[in-house]
Amino acid sequence: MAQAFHLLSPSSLPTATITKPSLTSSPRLLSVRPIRRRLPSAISAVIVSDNGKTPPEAVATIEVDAATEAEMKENGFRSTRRTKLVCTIGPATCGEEQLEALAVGGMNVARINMCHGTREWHRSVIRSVRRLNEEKGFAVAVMMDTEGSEIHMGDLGGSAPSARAEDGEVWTFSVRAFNSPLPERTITVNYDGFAEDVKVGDELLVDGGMVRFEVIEKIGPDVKCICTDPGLMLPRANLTFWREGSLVRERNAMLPTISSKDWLDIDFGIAEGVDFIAISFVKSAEVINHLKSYIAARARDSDIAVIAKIESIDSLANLEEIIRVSDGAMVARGDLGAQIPLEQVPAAQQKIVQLCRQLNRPVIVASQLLESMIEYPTQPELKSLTSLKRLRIEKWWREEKRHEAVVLPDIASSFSDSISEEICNSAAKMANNLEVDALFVFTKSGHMASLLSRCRPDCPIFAFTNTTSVRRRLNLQWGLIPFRLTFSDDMESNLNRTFSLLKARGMIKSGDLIIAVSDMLQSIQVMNVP
Ligand SMILES: Nc1ncnc2c1ncn2[C@@H]1O[C@H](COP(=O)(O)OP(=O)(O)O)[C@@H](O)[C@H]1O
Ligand SMILES: C=C(OP(=O)(O)O)C(=O)O
Ligand SMILES: [K+]
Ligand SMILES: [Mg+2]
Repeated sequence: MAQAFHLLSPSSLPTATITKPSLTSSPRLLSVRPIRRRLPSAISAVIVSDNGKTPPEAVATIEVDAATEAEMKENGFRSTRRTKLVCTIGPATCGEEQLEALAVGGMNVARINMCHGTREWHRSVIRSVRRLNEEKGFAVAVMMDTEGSEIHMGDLGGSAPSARAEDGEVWTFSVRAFNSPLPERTITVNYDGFAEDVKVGDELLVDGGMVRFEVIEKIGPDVKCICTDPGLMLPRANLTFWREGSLVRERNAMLPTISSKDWLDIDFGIAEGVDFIAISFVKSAEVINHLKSYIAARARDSDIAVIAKIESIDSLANLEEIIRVSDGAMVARGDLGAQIPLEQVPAAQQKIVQLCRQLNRPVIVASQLLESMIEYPTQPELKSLTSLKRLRIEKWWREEKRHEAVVLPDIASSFSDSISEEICNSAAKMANNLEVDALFVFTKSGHMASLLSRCRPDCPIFAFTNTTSVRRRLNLQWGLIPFRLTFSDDMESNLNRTFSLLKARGMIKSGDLIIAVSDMLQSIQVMNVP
């Protein structure tokens, strides 16, 4: 049974997408932004420690993700994918070979979902991804996604990957702890208050309505339900209950966003040096602020980005303030579609994506991307990745010159930030008008790179940064091709060195027209590669 990946896409304009694992043993897909292609012979990467200190031999080199490099050479960089791809790793994709196949196929970020599996299993996935990066020259970032404390089913017992409920069958939803395998037609529920909160007559929705039940009887910790709409139930599927057509929000609405188990997982993520932590069922900006100060106090040397998952009614109510304090957002359509009517999800997605773009935050569209792949017979993950990689919408979007249609508000909070913002807006506009081959940005923090990405220019953005951690974080942003390179404050020499390194790698050629900006000089330069 496949798990999913998650992928993000740029056009109507997420930054990335996620694929989800399917029912067989592979992962799901979420999608993020652009795409990568075939791996050339493995490029020996210079290893830079995570604290950003560069070993002396790295000074003369430039590092770029091996799959991105291959794609640029194959397609030319104008056609390189802009939307990044986030893949959720599961049992079918955690092996070294499968992870490598995903990296070659374009995975920009590997996501682990703490809803499933053990910490040991997740640790081994993180380490395999890091090893792959070091040994094979990829730059795949790692995202840890918390479980959160909403109501969900337990595992299905034994090795059963899924269970099918048929019309008219009676199933027991229980808060008791059973030994595996479970009694027939029994589902465990993670939230102790469940049996007290539901009422006879309530409608119980699995995974936002993939399967529906009606509550017919309560016997202590057991809730008997009759199936009214048959379908497949996945382990740990989300459960909501509805009364007279409205979502019931009982005491479960008071559960903390970050549970005590989530805090342990967060400690684990910090210790393993993940690049992103995605927080499930965010309700307010406060919880994001709290987590960010927690991370700052415990992970001084690293800079873990916090992604707010928008998947509840509360998060929609506080959307703008949540996005303002987060480093990015995810439209988690699986759970969101269980909390608001399905037909409202596209409009919510559009609003979240636009707000993120305006506020300059990367945004991921997750779940229900290629749902049929869940039951696809062989290698659903790679087939999903291949389909998502094509992202025809990007080509259409460029042909239609959609980039010209969007008005971006000023977001800078200081005069110096305003200068950076104006430079990036102008450089992106010039790049479109002059039809340049690429934008170059030299950026230590990644901020100028993100401001260019926000403009969604017509050409790719080569983002040069001097630390591996910033480079990995830029992986989530639309249109950015992150390079790690040691550079100085002298733009003239940075450019000359970059040109010769990229020419030697066959990634640019004499005569290519580029626009370069940097946060050191606050200038815009237009030039042909010598
Ligand atoms: N670490 C894991 N171990 C086992 N199964 C997993 C794991 N991660 C994901 N899966 C499987 O992939 C499916 C999709 O993953 P995901 O979209 O992240 O989660 P969910 O369906 O819980 O929202 C899950 O329902 C589960 O069956
Ligand atoms: C991405 C989602 O979250 P999770 O997979 O953790 O349920 C979702 O609900 O769509
Ligand atoms: K999760
Ligand atoms: Mg969810």
